[in-house]
Amino acid sequence: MDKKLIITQELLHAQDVLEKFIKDPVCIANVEAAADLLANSIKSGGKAISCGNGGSHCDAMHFAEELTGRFRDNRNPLPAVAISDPSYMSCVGNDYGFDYVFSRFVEGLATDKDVLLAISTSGNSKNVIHAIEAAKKKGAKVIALTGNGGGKMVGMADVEICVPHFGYADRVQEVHIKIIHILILLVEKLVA
Ligand SMILES: O=C(CO)[C@@H](O)[C@H](O)[C@H](O)[C@H](O)COP(=O)(O)O
Ligand SMILES: [Zn+2]
Repeated sequence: MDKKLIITQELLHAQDVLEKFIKDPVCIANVEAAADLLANSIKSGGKAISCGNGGSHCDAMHFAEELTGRFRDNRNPLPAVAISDPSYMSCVGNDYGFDYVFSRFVEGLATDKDVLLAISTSGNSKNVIHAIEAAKKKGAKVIALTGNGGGKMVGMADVEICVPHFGYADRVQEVHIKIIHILILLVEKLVA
């Protein structure tokens, strides 16, 4: 096994996907629209709710943590919560099914001032799709962060940010985390 070759190929492929995103004006405009949606929600007394599975669950937590906690500089905490409490997730997963672990939380906590950040690299995770449906029912706005063409989530969200890559989830997630950091940076500036 040529480890150096694998390392270089992986980095070059990641760079390629990122470059595709940077060069697509629709992708850039959608990030801008998502930042506006989040900032307007927070300015009107709303909050961000984030969710996703696996690596995207970590991304959802990362997003909420840096809004409520700290990103680059000191500032007031911003209202955000990731759907991730293990006791709650195990209860809803056990009693109602894993397809409803995010939607039930949205039904319970979302208001029409809120924004749901729904993260799915495939766009096909049923629990994320149900969360979007629940958010729309509550009158909340939805930002979908996807890849692989957006999957079944196409057309469901107010703003869709779709990483132009068809393939493994990790490559999509590598761009997602960059978008998440940029959203936090823009929201900080917009609500200041
Ligand atoms: O992080 C990774 C792969 O990079 C995995 O844990 C991945 O997130 C999981 O397979 C998820 O269940 C995939 O769900 P989704 O992104 O398609 O909604
Ligand atoms: Zn971070």
